[in-house]
Amino acid sequence: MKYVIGVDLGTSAVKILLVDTSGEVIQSVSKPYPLIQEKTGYSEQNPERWVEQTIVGLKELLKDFPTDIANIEGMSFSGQMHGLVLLDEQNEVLRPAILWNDTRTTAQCQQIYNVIGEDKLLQITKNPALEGFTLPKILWVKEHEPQVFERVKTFVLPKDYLRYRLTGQLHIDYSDAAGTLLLDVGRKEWSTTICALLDINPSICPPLLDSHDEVGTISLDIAQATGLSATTRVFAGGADNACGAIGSGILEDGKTLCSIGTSGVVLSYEATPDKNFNGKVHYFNHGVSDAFYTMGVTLSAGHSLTWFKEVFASEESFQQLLSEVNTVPVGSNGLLFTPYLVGERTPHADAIIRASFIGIDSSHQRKDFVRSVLEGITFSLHESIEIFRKNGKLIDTIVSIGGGAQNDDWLQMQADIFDAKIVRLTSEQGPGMGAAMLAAYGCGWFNSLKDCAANFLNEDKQFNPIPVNVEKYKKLFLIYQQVYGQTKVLNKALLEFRK
Ligand SMILES: Nc1ncnc2c1ncn2[C@@H]1O[C@H](COP(=O)(O)OP(=O)(O)O)[C@@H](O)[C@H]1O
Ligand SMILES: O=C(CO)[C@@H](O)[C@H](O)COP(=O)(O)O
Repeated sequence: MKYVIGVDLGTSAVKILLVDTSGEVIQSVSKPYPLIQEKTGYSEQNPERWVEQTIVGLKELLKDFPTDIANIEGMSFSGQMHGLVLLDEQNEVLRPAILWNDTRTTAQCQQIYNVIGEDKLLQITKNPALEGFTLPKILWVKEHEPQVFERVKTFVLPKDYLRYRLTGQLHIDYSDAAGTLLLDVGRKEWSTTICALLDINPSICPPLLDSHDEVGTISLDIAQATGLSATTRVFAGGADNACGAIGSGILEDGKTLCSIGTSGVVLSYEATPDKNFNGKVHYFNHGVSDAFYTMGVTLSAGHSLTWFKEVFASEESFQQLLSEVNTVPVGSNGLLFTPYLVGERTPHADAIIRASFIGIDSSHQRKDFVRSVLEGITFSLHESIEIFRKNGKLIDTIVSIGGGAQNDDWLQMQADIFDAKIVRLTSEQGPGMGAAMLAAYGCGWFNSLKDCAANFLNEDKQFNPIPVNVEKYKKLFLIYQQVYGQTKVLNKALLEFRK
C-alpha cells in the first residue's frame, strides 16, 4: 500500500493526515501553537513554532508506521492565508509573522486606494484592499519598521515558509499568491504595476507554482528528525480555503462549501476570473490549475466559540460546552450575538467593529449564550450566502467542513439558517485532505483532482432544513442584520479605551 501526507498549517494548530490510496485517513495528529495578540487588532505567530510543531507532529504520526517508510510517496500543504513572513538574504525570519486576522493596516489600505485607485486594484487583483491581506502588511512594515524592511530579500506565506524549512526550496503557489493583493489574478503573474506604484521591489515576490507542482524532496535533516524517507516527494500545496475546496470536492460550477475553522468561509467554485461581484466577496485562484473561487469571510467564526470557551469554560471540552445547545430553542430565548471579536470582512469590511450580545435577560443561562454564539457565527456566514444568491447563484447543497462540522446540532443549525441541505463528509478535515489529494495527484495516482475526489471523498451524513426553524431564523436574521449598523458608532467611540 502507498500513502501520502497532507499538512494543514491552520491558525490554531498544524493538523497532519496520513492517507492511503483509497483516501482513507490512516492516522492523524494535531499540534497547537499560540496566537500572539499584544494589542487590539494585532495577531502574530512565531514561524519557528509552526516548524517545531510540524516536526513533532510528523514524528508522532509515523511512530507506529507498519511498513517501509518509503511507501509514503508524497506530501503537500495547506496553510492559513495572507500571513506575512519576511525573510532576509539568508532566508532567516526577520520578525514574527503578521496573520490574516491582524487588522492594524487600515491606513495602508487607504494608501493602496489613494495610489492605485479602487477600480484599477479590482481590475488587476479582483479584490478590494482589506486589512487582512498581505500587501497592506508589507506597507505597514515598510512604514513602521524601516530597519526591518531594508533587510527584506523575500516574503512568503505561512505554508511556503514551512515547505521551505522542510525542503530548502522557496516558492509560493497561485492560490496563496492571490491573497497577497500583489497578483494579477486573471493573468497569473505578479503585478509589476502594483509593485511600481507602491515602490515595492518585485524581486521580493517568490517564484510562482501550481498547487500540484513538485518542488523536490524533503531534506536529509528533516528525514532524520521526522522518520520520513528522504525520497518523499514534496508538492507545492495551496491556501487553506483552496485546499478545503479540493478536499470537499468543490471542483466544478454549482458547488458550495462552508468552512468553520478559526475563521469561517462560504466558498463557491468559479470557472473563470471575469464575473463581477464588485469586490463584495473575495475572488481568488483555486488550487486546481486555471480555476477560481469566490468566498465571503467571517473573521471570528470558530474563534468566537474558542474565545467563549476560554473565558467562561476553560476546563471543559467543546463537546461538553455544546452538550446542551439542543435544549435551547431557536433564537436562544431572545439573545443575539454578532461575532465581530476582531472586526469583520464580509459583508462589512470594518476593522473597528466589535462583537455584541443583544437582549441579555436575567433568565438567560450559559447554554443560551453558547447557542447564541453558534447562531451569530452562522448568521454572519449567511450574509455571504445572501450575496451569492443575490448574484444569481443557486445554493441548495453545501458541504460543511472545519472544527465546526464536528457538532451535529451546529450542522442542523446551518441547514436551518442557510435553508439548504448540509452535507458532512467522512472527514471534516477538508484542507488537510485537499493537501493529501494534491500529493496523490502530483504522484500520478490519478489523472485529475476530480478523479481523486471521486475515489477519496465520501458523504457521511446529510442535514435537511426544518421548515418551522427556517421561518423563525428568517425573522431573526433581519434583526441580526440591524445590529452592525446600530453598534458601529458605539464601537468607534470605544476605540480609545481598547488595549
Ligand atoms: N467539537 C467541536 N464542536 C464544534 N466546534 C468545534 C469543536 N472542536 C473545535 N471546534 C471549533 O473549531 C475551531 C477550529 O477549527 P479548525 O478547522 O481546526 O481551525 P483552524 O484551521 O483555524 O486551526 C475552533 O475555533 C472551535 O471553535
Ligand atoms: O483569511 C482567511 C481567508 O481569506 C482565513 O480563512 C485564513 O485562511 C485562516 O483560515 P483558518 O485558520 O480559519 O482555517
